[in-house]
Amino acid sequence: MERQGATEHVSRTGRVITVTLNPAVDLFVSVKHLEPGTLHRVPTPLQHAGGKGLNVAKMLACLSVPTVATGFLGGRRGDWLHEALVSQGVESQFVRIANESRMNVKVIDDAGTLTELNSPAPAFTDEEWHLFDDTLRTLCGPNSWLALCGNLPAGCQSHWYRDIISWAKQSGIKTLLDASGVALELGIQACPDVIKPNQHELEQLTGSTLHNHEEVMRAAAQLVEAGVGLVVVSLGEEGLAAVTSSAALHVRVPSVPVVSSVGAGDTVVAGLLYGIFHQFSLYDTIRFAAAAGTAKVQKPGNMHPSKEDIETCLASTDIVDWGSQS
Ligand SMILES: Nc1ncnc2c1ncn2[C@@H]1O[C@H](COP(=O)(O)OP(=O)(O)OP(=O)(O)O)[C@@H](O)[C@H]1O
Ligand SMILES: O=P(O)(O)OC[C@@]1(O)O[C@H](CO)[C@@H](O)[C@@H]1O
Repeated sequence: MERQGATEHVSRTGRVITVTLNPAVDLFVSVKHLEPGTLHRVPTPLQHAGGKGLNVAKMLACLSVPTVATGFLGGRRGDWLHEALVSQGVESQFVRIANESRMNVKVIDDAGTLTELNSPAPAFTDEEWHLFDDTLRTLCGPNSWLALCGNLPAGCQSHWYRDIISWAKQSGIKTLLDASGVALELGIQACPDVIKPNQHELEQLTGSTLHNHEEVMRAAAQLVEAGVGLVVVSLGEEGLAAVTSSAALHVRVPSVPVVSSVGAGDTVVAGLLYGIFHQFSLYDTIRFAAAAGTAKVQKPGNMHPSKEDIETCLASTDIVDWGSQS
């Protein structure tokens, strides 16, 4: 089969703008075994900058892709998140809000079981929202890629992703949407260039349980028919599936010890944008993205892998070609 680019007509010069409306200080706590109702004395927790778009931005900066991160930050935690991003080479252009950014607690036990305690978004005012909306539109130039990551917080209209994707299309800006539920459903109506649901999110979207890879491919193909350019479904240890109007591919990944899966999907998103930025073929883009996810799960907290870690995993990935699903 002829190899196509991951997406068409992308200039190498564009930068990536990641949107995270609800960033978080992620606190990782290790326990031998989590026993509700008892005292746990734990090793010093790890504290990492988190929130889906922040994780994407950190990985991209490590891969030397010019990246700007925007969204809302507030209070002391907001200051800390800004500093963490800057120190990792991300241009941080967040709108400051009066309320404190959240903290999410992740508990991982010795068996690798993850328990997540994620807080709601701090409230923001209409004025803060308008400032953000203006900032975002100013940051996006022609040929840039807009990565819309995570769910929409309370106070934000559920069709905002749809509206901003429509605006981006008219402005020559490419879009990647990584969300779930209604935000994803409505966002898809504006036909983003790329979406990256996991299997559960795809099942929610289609309203049906997907029992095997064939059903995943078919469900992804329906979204392509509805107007999405590239649908990448992350499948955990089973790698990922990627469907366009002319290709249906499954990337298989090696079996590895999982230290922390937090941010694995975000690392896949960063891997996709890396391939697109360098105008890799679709094959190479999705292989790199899958390898990035697999390299990530071997890192603690939501620490991203290095390019070398990804390249090590890349050597053990392979692709199964399902042929066109259309
Ligand atoms: N157990 C595993 N072994 C090897 N690779 C894995 C494993 N789990 C995840 N991965 C890699 O990470 C990628 C993303 O994982 P997953 O499908 O769990 O993402 P996700 O559900 O979107 O993650 P999250 O929302 O937690 O960030 C997979 O496509 C795969 O490449
Ligand atoms: O509460 P949300 O917005 O759904 O998810 C937030 C979050 O769990 O997602 C990232 C991993 O993808 C973490 O860094 C962060 O804490």
